[in-house]
Amino acid sequence: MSLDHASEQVQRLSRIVFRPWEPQIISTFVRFEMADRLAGGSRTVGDLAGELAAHHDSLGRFLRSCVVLELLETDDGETFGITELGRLLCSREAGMRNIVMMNFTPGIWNRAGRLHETVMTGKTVLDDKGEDLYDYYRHTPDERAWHAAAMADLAGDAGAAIAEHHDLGGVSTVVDVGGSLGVLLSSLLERAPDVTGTVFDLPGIVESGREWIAGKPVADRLSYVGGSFFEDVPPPADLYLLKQVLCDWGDEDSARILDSIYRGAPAGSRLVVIEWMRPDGNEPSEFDSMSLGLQTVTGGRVRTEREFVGLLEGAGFKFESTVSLPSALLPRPWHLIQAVRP
Ligand SMILES: Nc1ncnc2c1ncn2[C@@H]1O[C@H](CSCC[C@H]([NH3+])C(=O)O)[C@@H](O)[C@H]1O
Repeated sequence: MSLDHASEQVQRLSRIVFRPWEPQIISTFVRFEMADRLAGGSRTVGDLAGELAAHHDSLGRFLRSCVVLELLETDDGETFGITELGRLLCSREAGMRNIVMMNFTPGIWNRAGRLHETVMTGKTVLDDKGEDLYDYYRHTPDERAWHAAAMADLAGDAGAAIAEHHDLGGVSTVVDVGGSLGVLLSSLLERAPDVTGTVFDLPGIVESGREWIAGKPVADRLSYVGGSFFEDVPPPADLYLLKQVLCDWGDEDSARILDSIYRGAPAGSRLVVIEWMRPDGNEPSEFDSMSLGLQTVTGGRVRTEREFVGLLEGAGFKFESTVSLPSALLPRPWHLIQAVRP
């Protein structure tokens, strides 16, 4: 190996090794609402430090780091303006801002730092109190709210795609299991005036959902039931939605969730599982790190179609078909894995 080649490799590695700071720069950018603060034009370090009551030199270093990440721009290292990329993180934009805060705040971030344990055990990491992520969110309302907001953005994105492409003909009741605030369901109900819906989720989330729906056009057709899909059976419906829930759980827990839906589901009712899906086989892909990350943080994974079909049929559902729909937010499609309760 030539010296030049060796030092090139060291540089490549060095870029990877120092990358862990980048998510923290980005989440600090969101936490300080930097995109909103700079929306009206460029500002100096001193001005921003005064407004935030922040440490002047450290804030200057932080702002210059944002320039390297192309969130901000500067001519002199003292006055900073927002870039097109940075603007995507302002409070009016759906999507990335909430996903940043969900992923890079302690609940998920601290667990991610223990990924090696999952590689050793194949199990999710529990924190010092023995809690999993959703136990932890019960007493960290700020982080729970960021998580719900991120899921709401993703649900809005999937909801728009589903409403455009999915036929709700013949359906009069829909239950969204693990439906969070109710964003997906309300976007479907808006386009189906004769349909009523119920969100089934943990009691704390359901409480926030009731606040979220108040005053919205479909509020009188959307109800909330609090409970756990490990102990309670979701109410009967013609159609069940299960979006980005199974990706949080291993096969045994996923089977329990599907079994609880199955037990309450009338014969002939439909179940649509909405997830990201990885291809069959062992071709390395972005889904490998996402899957391992999910496994570390929640015990779940990104599955293949064959794995979903195995879970559904194991629980007694009859698999019908998989449809993929484009996402407007992320560079990967949504998959709708459709099944019937015989
Ligand atoms: N034991 C449980 N019973 C019911 N819901 C749960 C349970 N554990 C986690 N959840 C919910 O599962 C959801 C996973 S996040 C997915 C939220 C929503 N389906 C969407 O795609 O936007 C969260 O809303 C959690 O509160």
